[in-house]
Amino acid sequence: MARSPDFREPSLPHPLQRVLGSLSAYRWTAIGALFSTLLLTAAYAVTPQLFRWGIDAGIAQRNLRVVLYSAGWMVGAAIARGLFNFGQSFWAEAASQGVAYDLRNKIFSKIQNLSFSYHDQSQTSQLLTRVTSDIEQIRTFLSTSLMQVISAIVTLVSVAVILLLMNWRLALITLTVVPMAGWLMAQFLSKTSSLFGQVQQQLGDLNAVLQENLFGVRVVKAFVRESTETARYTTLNDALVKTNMKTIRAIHDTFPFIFLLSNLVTVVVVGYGGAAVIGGRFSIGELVAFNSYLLLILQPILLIGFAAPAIAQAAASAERVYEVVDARIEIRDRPHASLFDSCVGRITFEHVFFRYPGATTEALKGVSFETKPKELIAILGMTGSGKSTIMNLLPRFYDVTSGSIRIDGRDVRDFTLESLRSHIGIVFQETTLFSGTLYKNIAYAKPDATLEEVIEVAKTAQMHDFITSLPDGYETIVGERGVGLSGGQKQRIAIARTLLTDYKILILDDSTSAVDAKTAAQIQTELDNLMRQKACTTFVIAQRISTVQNADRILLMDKGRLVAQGTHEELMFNSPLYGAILESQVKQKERV
Ligand SMILES: Nc1ncnc2c1ncn2[C@@H]1O[C@H](COP(=O)(O)OP(=O)(O)OP(=O)(O)O)[C@@H](O)[C@H]1O
Repeated sequence: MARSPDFREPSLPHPLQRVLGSLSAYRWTAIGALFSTLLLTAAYAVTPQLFRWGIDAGIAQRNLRVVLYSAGWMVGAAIARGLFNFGQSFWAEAASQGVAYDLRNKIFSKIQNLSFSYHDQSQTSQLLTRVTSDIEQIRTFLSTSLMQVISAIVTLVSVAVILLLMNWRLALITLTVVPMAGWLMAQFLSKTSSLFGQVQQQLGDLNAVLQENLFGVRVVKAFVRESTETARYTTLNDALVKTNMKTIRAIHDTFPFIFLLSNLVTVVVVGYGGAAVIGGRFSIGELVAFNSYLLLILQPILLIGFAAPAIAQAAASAERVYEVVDARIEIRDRPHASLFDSCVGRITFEHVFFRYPGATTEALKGVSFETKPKELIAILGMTGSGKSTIMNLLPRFYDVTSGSIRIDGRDVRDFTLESLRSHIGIVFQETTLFSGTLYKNIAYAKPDATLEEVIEVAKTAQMHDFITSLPDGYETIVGERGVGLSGGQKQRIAIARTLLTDYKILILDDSTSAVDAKTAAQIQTELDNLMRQKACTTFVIAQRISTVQNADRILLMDKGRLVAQGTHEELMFNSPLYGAILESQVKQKERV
């Protein structure tokens, strides 16, 4: 994912620290989990002492009562362990689910608010991986690894103290295993930590190919590229498995040594401790308890070992999640921004220059024009000449690089984004529909619209007859991205959707390009009246001469510059480029 539009304040704490901080919203649940962990550790630590008591004061003294008591207490300790184990995992899971829920919402609303420039430079699949897999890694860290580490540290410290109190010499020998195992773990982590970030990145890349193929399945089949695409996916899948195998290899390079250490220490305890028992300096019960503690002390080291990769993975994931959460929203309300609630129709572009983020050349070069109230402006030009770019700047999808855009004398950057965008009705060049009914798709920006209102705009968009011919009418479900509708039908739904909004300025970006000429002309006639009544200014980016001829004024774009403007007749007379474009279209029409 490109990183240029986003940045993280250097003063921000480490991402994992921030994840821990977000637990504060679930502090009582987290405290419940912590408390259960401490009690669980205590229940584990007390068991060897019960053994010692049962052997020394019970078996060795042939006192059956003590043996039975110690056995009874051991059962009690086992039940307590079960209960505290349940409490620990239940509460830890609940807190982690809460944090994941908050993070998912946070990242989703951030994605909604990020500027177009961020989305231009980021890969959708990487964003998807961050919202799903990365947040899941963080959740697993909180519910499992964090608890493992806390319980391991508490166990390690408490058992070390108990061992030192029982027999400090033997304890010191036993505890040498801790720094040695710790060193092995540190080696393991330094080898693998970068691999975990790599795994998540590769997962994102793999998702990218999957997503492209799902979206472009028709293109893939039409060009018979199935095997190439499969090979592309397999190559990335291989790379992911290779990186995963590297981490697994590192685990196998480390853990056998830790087990070897533990076995060596057991030998020492049995040898040295056995001699101490024979010498009368140590009881058998103490030796058995000591050996049990030895297992208890190795367990936390292994737990930390198992948790460490997950923690490294969660740290990498947290970094990736907070990268999006902290990404700068480039286009936002200025302080004291005012509401855009009325429009006379004087839109001014003054010496506007614009360069897309990351682009090497300017898409607009010193564009200046001013509209009059109620004007219908057509924007014409060769492909890539900057027509859509002009219209991207008015609702502030991007801000001008220099120059200014004003509506009735006020800079668009002085309006709140919400009021500005909700009063600019746009029909985009590419139509996006959502899975759901046709009614819901048309009423997307006005969910409380009545059926009559929806029907009215559908009629204007020449879609009503088609919709009523369907068995379920307006309740017909359209598939993902409008599957089941033709390109022209989708465009007409998009027009209807925009007409239902509370627009004051209307922008139609090549919005009837996929509609047949006859229907487009019908839409045009319907729209003409509407545009002049309801909108204070209308912009139509169009290729068809009919649309251009209807316009009050035509802006002619060429390579980012506004090269001519005027009515159809004026431009025919004045502009060789306009003449050339018209001529090519007439020829094209004749050929058709
Ligand atoms: N998101 C973007 N990032 C970088 N460059 C872009 C981006 N969008 C457009 N451009 C570039 O800006 C220039 C103007 O593009 P624009 O989409 O405004 O052209 P257009 O006149 O609307 O073209 P068309 O008729 O093909 O839709 C083109 O050179 C294009 O490559």
